[in-house]
Order: sequence, then C-alpha cells, then structure tokens
Amino acid sequence: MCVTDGSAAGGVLPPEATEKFNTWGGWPAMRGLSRWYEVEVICKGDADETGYFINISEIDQAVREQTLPYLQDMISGPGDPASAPIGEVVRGMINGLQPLLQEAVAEVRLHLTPMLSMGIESENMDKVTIRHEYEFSAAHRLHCDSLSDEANREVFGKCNNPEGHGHNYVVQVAVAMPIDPMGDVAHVEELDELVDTVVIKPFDHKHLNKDTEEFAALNPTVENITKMVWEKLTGKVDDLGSMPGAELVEVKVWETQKTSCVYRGE
Ligand SMILES: Nc1nc2c(c(=O)[nH]1)N=C([C@H](O)[C@H](O)COP(=O)(O)OP(=O)(O)OP(=O)(O)O)CN2
Ligand SMILES: [Zn+2]
Repeated sequence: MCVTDGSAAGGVLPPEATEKFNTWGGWPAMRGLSRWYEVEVICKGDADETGYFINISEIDQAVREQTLPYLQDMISGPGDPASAPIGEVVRGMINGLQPLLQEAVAEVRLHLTPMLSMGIESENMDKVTIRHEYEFSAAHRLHCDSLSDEANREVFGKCNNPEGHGHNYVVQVAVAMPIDPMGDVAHVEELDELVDTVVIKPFDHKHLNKDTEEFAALNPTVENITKMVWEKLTGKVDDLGSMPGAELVEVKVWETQKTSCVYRGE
C-alpha cells in the first residue's frame, strides 16, 4: 500500500470523486513533487471454514483509517520529518492498528525508500528491524571440484561455462535493535559502512571464484553467497557504535530478480 502526501493531505482528491481507479498505482495519482512511503502490514492467523483468517479489505480499511492519517500527521507536524524518532513512529503505527485488527497484526514495516524499511513485530515492540539493500556486480562459475567435469556440466548446465557469467547481486541485511528512550534507532550509515567494508568492496567487480579467497574453494551459489554474507557480518553488527544491542537477524541475496536465498543463521 502506498501513501502520498497528496491523498493523505486531502485537497488533491476532488470532493465529488467517490470511485477509485488504479488502486495498484495509487489513488489519486501523485501530482507535483512526491514523498514516497510504503506501509507493509503482515498478518498472521489460522484460516476458518471460509478459507480466510482475515479479509484483506479489513487490513486496507484499517490502514486507510488509522495508519495513513497518523503518518500524515507525523510528516506534516511541527518537527523536521528527517529527525522523526522513527522507532516511536512505527510503534505508533502498530499500536494504532492493533485495536482494529486485534491479534492478526504480526508486524508493520514502514518502507522509507524502496531499499530501506523499519519494522516492528507485535510480539516484541521494543525492537525495530532495519532492512537495507546493497548491490554488487560480480562474475562467477558454478563448479564443484569434487565432481567430474561431465557431472559439473550436467548439474550446473550453462552456469558451468568455464569463463563464467555475471550478475548484479542485491543483498538485503536485516538488523534488529532496541528502540532508545527517545524513540530513535541506530544510524543506518554505520551499517552501510560495515556492509561496504566486509561485503561489497571485497566482492564488487570481482570474479568470485578467481579473485576472492571466500569462493576459491567454495562454489559461489546464491545459497553459499548468502551464508557467507551472514558469516562476514554476524558478530560485527553488535559492535557498531550507535547500535548497542543490535543483532543480525536475516540476510537475503537476489542473484536475479527471480532467484533469491534467505539465511537466518543456524
Ligand atoms: N539452487 C541454485 N540454483 C541455481 C543457482 C544457485 O545459485 N542456486 N544459480 C544459477 C545460476 O547462477 C544462473 O546464473 C541463474 O540464472 P538462470 O538460470 O538464467 O536463471 P533465471 O531465473 O535468471 O532465468 P531463466 O530464464 O529461468 O533461465 C542457476 N541455478
Ligand atoms: Zn549465475
């Protein structure tokens, strides 16, 4: 679900407009310069005899009635939105939805950009999970030294091409951290610097099999890359200055738009 300043602020939507068009693209369509947010509401429950555990229109309605006006108030309030205590804002979103959706609401994620979100789970409202995406481009060859050349060709097909082939890998790192007494959370820039140092720079524009120690003897499949990213980050995230108590909770790597792998540790 998308919120734009226009629709939430009112005034852009003509008063006589009762019908909605293109709710996928956002209604009413944005005019002028936009701010972009996305609200993701994750619900959990057991389906009853109807096959539903909740009608999605109830979720839509709750978000439209409660979350979007709340978010609009936060954005247009007296403070600078860039200094908003983001932990407190997302906690306010989930608090507002709970009376309407009861125990169905499991998590609310506020996407601040298409690559950065802040999520709070209803079972642990003292923590925010930051998800941030990064990118590196690399070549690789899928090849297993323990298999014969013929078996490698059979298992990996075109991906066993001796000269390799390339991908633009997208890496999403999820870090859970406590919300501080001011309602704020750590600076994402510190996480960015860590990921850049230990993951992106070592892998970007490299041939993973030939140019990196990590994959000299390890087949650089998306599974192994995901686990390697986890191993490189785990234990370092909690050392970041502005992130006491931070914990790596998930790494997701997309090799192509259609192929990804998630690792959450042992
Ligand atoms: N379990 C895994 N299977 C595959 C992996 C992997 O890492 N783990 N990797 C590959 C290749 O790296 C390959 O480059 C992926 O591209 P492709 O086969 O072209 O797959 P796409 O989904 O992008 O496109 P198709 O149109 O379906 O070919 C393969 N398998
Ligand atoms: Zn590949």
